[in-house]
Amino acid sequence: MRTFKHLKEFIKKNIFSYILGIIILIAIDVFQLVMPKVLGELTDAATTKTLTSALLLKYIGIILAVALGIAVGRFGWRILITGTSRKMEYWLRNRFFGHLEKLSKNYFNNNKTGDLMAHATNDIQAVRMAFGPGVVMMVDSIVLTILVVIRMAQDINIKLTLMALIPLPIIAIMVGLMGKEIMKRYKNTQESFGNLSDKIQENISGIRVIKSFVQFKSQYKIFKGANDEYFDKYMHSAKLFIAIFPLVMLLSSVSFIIGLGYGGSLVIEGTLTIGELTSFLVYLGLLVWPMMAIGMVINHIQRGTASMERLNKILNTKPEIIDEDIDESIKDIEGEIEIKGLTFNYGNSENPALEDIDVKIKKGESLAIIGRTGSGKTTLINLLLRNYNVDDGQIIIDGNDINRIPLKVLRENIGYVPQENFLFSKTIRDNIALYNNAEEFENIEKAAEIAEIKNEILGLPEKYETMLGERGVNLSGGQKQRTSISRAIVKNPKILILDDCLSAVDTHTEEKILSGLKGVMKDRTSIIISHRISTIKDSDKIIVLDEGRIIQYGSHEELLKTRGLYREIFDKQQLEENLKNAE
Ligand SMILES: Nc1ncnc2c1ncn2[C@@H]1O[C@H](COP(=O)(O)OP(=O)(O)OP(=O)(O)O)[C@@H](O)[C@H]1O
Repeated sequence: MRTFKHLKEFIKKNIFSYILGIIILIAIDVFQLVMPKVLGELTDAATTKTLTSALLLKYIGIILAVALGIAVGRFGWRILITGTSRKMEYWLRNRFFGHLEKLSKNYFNNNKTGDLMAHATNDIQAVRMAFGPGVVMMVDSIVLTILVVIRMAQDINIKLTLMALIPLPIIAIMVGLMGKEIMKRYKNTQESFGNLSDKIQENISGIRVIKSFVQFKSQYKIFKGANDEYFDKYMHSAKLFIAIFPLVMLLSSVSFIIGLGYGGSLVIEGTLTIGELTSFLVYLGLLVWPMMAIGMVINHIQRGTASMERLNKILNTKPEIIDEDIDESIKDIEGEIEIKGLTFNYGNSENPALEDIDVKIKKGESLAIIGRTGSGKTTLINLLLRNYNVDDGQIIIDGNDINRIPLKVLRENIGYVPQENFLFSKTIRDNIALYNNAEEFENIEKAAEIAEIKNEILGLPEKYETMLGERGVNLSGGQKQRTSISRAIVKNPKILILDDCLSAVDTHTEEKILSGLKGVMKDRTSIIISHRISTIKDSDKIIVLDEGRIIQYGSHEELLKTRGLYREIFDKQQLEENLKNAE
């Protein structure tokens, strides 16, 4: 039961629906027992010529009433048990998604999207099947088997009953043995389904690159490989659970043959009436369903358990970045940042991504970071956003260690424009007003104006209400960047971070955006990462990173005066500019 501990809360709330559903299910099973008895009596009355029209009408009435009762009852348990299992699926999916949202960036670095999607669909569905059809079949098959066997033994003949039931334990043992293997094979199937989902997700997201690099054939081959693997594993698993059904049917036919053979001989002997034999055979017929159901129950329960175990791996993962030892009294951020002796390693690389970083930014100052690719610029921002925990050293904001600031307060006060922007398939307005959906239109428009995207938005067919395609496919690279910038500006943050997010706009537009930002960021802290000197030259302070270390520090003018990487980059960019102008 530990496997299902994450469902405890749901089961507790819905236990009465299950109990009532099970009671109805049992009542139907009792009702079903009336049929063989009535048929037996009817046969005996017919063979002994005692059947009258009134008696016939009575039996027909009973059969009708029973059929009606069963129909109403089935409707009831379907609503109560199947309906509740659907609610469970809904509840579990919400819980699963809510948990995923809490997990850290690192978790998503190490787990594939497609695999997580497979958990959210197939595995959750398998758990629902265990708690819907699985429960129904289990209760139904156990109760009906017990009731029918008691009836057969009591009303008809114990010896005949025992003889006819010889195949039952064989079925139980067989199904039990197969169950374990089914679970093992099913887990493998689900793993390869995760891999397949991942390939689909990756190929659809990367379709533009696949097309431009003419990679259809090789990608198709990779996809086909994953699809083949899933198919083979599914078939391997299916062979087993499909085999259960005919095997159970075969063994139940053996029961029938024993019943007919031995029961027939008892009729010949005169120890059993034809009516009793008829009843007995109808009772045996009632046992076919539970026997079949046993196979399916095992299948549903094993699959549900295996899927829940897969889900548990995720649900039991503790979020790495949590509010621990925080100072609840911190409700806001002013924007003073101090980084002391900061060293950070991603854990899987030999050299640290950042080493011994010391920087201080006063409230309202602007800091620029420049450096070769891979020098640690984004890593520093990731740490400021607490996407990762600080290994060594300290980040202090307004005099408080970053770990003391509630995550919500920290992130609410930072406006971050990532290097790789991400737009949702919503309207432009909703994309800009992501932080506060109820943001006043005036502010949205102002932010778009500062980010130099307003005129282009007004040129779109539906203006701010234009729906964006997936990840904003219907916008240009520069438009996407500027929409992301508007999103950070409208948040009105105390700290604004632009991570190389002006690379796709021309220098003229860039200048306009930067001068617009100056007004907004007056008295607020800003950090700009860029490879272009033109973007950062007006910043109060500039740090030059190289292989995770600060190698130069100062203002643009100060840095130009000294020989070093900054000057090198500047000279190179000047030369490029001059060459461009000369063309
Ligand atoms: N999730 C990660 N896991 C392991 N190593 C990483 C991860 N992210 C970045 N790195 C490594 O850390 C180093 C610094 O990366 P970072 O992204 O901070 O560089 P950057 O200066 O922002 O580069 P760029 O200018 O290309 O954006 C690089 O060597 C990179 O390979």
